[in-house]
Amino acid sequence: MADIIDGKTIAEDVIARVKQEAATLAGSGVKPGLAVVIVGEDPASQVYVASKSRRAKECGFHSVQHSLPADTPEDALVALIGELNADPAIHGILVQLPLPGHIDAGRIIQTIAPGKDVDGFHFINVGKLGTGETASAFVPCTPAGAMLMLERVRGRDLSGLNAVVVGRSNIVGKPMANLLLAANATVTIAHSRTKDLPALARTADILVAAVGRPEMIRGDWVKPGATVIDVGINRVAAPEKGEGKTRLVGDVAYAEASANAGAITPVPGGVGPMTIAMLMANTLTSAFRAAGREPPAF
Ligand SMILES: Nc1nc(=O)c2c([nH]1)NC[C@@H]1CN(c3ccc(C(=O)N[C@@H](CCC(=O)O)C(=O)O)cc3)C=[N+]21
Repeated sequence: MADIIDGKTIAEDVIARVKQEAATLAGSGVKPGLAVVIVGEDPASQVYVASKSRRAKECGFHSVQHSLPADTPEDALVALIGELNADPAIHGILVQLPLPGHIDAGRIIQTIAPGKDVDGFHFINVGKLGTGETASAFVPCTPAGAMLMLERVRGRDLSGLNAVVVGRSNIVGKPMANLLLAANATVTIAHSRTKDLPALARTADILVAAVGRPEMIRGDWVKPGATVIDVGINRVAAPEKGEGKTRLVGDVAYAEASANAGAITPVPGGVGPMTIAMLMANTLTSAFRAAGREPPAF
């Protein structure tokens, strides 16, 4: 049976470090500030945003949340971001995605000052990650968290290991592939058009699932001893728990996969909590830079 890579515990370690480092920054007269912006009333988004704000307060940050109605005009959101960009008390800005359909999410992301883009989605940060300029970039929180989990099992140098990333999104698949490459892994990005995905997956020493399809990756796709990182968080019906009940599952069929894997991340309690922890780490990093101090490494 596979070892379980416990995201909750690792996330608590990261949060404890952030809290401690934030306290040392107070000596420089800087308190990390995080602004979270949510447009509309999607219940899942509200839960995530609430836990981001709660964690920020727990870290001793200045935490502000802007909840805007679903019909907010795009220009009003652009104006709010402009104010946050100019506010010296704010070091990190996160605009919760997805945005309502009438708003151009691409334009919104490019409006955030790259130095406050703690999601790492701005072209400047994407380009820095792609060219290895990570000392001054923000790395997207989910892949950054996944790399810390991987490090617990495989260390920081992935030389000689085959990594297969299933999913090519800008927020997970592509940055994850870049981070794996920077750690010397041999990286393949697979997606819905990939031929014989199960066979390709079986070549992976490190298998990252980021497709958003519940339990798509089966046990027999997993090479014996592989490390499996499940980024998917899918809410599915759970009639066994009662009518109308739901549960969370990943993109990996967990029970099957853990029979083959050497180590695996669970859902819930895996990459999800790490994502929030890395958001705190990125905000701390931004505040250190604003104070002209070298940020701690995570
Ligand atoms: N600009 C932006 N940045 C994001 O980072 C971002 C976003 N938009 N939009 C939505 C996704 C999703 N996301 C999650 C974070 C934590 C959990 C998490 O902590 N999940 C818990 C379970 C939570 C539950 O019970 O629903 C777990 O996996 O254990 C999940 C999902 C961040 N996202």
